[in-house]
Amino acid sequence: MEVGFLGLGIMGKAMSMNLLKNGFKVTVWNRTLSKCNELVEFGASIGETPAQVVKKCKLTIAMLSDPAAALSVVFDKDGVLEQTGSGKGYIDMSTVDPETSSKICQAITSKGGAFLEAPVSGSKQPAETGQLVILAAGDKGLYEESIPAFDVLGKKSFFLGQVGNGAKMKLVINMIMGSVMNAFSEGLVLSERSGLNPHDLLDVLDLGAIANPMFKGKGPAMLKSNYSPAFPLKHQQKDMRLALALGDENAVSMPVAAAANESFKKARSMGLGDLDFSAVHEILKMTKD
Ligand SMILES: NC(=O)C1=CN([C@@H]2O[C@H](COP(=O)(O)OP(=O)(O)OC[C@H]3O[C@@H](n4cnc5c(N)ncnc54)[C@H](OP(=O)(O)O)[C@@H]3O)[C@@H](O)[C@H]2O)C=CC1
Ligand SMILES: O=CCCC(=O)O
Repeated sequence: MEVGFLGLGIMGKAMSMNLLKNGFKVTVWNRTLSKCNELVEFGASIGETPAQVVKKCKLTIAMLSDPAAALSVVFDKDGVLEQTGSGKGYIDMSTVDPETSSKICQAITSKGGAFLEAPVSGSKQPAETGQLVILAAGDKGLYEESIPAFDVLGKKSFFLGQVGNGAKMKLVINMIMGSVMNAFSEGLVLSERSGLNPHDLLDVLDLGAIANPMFKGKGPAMLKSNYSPAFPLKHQQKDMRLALALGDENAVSMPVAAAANESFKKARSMGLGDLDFSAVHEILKMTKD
């Protein structure tokens, strides 16, 4: 099966590599074209523009930073829209808001193409090992056709109905994750400042009701101020912002998420946006009596 892949950042690189290793023919494009070279060494072809990739491939996947990037790749000159049409499927796996997804869906389907949004839960390592959780919504036929690719990329796929539901599910999950990261960081600071060994806190947490892979995976690195990016903080803050907008639209009060968003914004303003989202710990460590 020939698949196009647009966007070779942390996630897109790992996902397209996985498709190649599992026997898919992959044609890649990235805004910074030089990032395609590593994939070429593993057998990928390069498309010079998103339009060229769509022209060549029946199925094209995108994994882009944010709503602006997702829209630009579809609507700008040499974009997806120029070559989409009957028999072409487009799957946007980026984390965006439901409005962005709907706008893209409307444009693609009005030209006869099929559209699926399919954001993912899981980060760099699950992307490398094909253990993502895929949150798809939109064209059911395209979903079914894409299952061989989803089976390589993820450990489980959900079909959530109409376009927008995948985006909403992803934003709710990341809103919870960002809030929990802030509470976790506060706990680490509180344990240390009150005279406990924070490593003991990690051991105790890991045995109790709130044990989870995020505390276990990121806790030891946070205690060493190691924030090598798996999920960049700027993207987590984008997701908090989009989730808070969803809360506004639905009149849901979210004071915890709003406070967490403030910490992520502060971290971004201090230049920590390209580090892992756990770098919000640096902000919470700064709080004094
Ligand atoms: N990292 C993670 O753990 C996870 C991330 N996500 C989501 O997946 C998406 C990608 O994340 P990730 O790979 O970490 O992000 P990166 O920042 O590593 O990569 C972003 C990608 O988007 C491209 N891009 C940015 N702006 C534009 C633009 N205007 N036009 C075209 N391309 C653009 C970048 O191109 P260039 O190389 O030229 O800058 C790059 O390929 C995001 O929506 C994120 O929220 C979802 C689950 C987990
Ligand atoms: O959107 C990013 C999710 C990161 C994760 O699930 O660990």
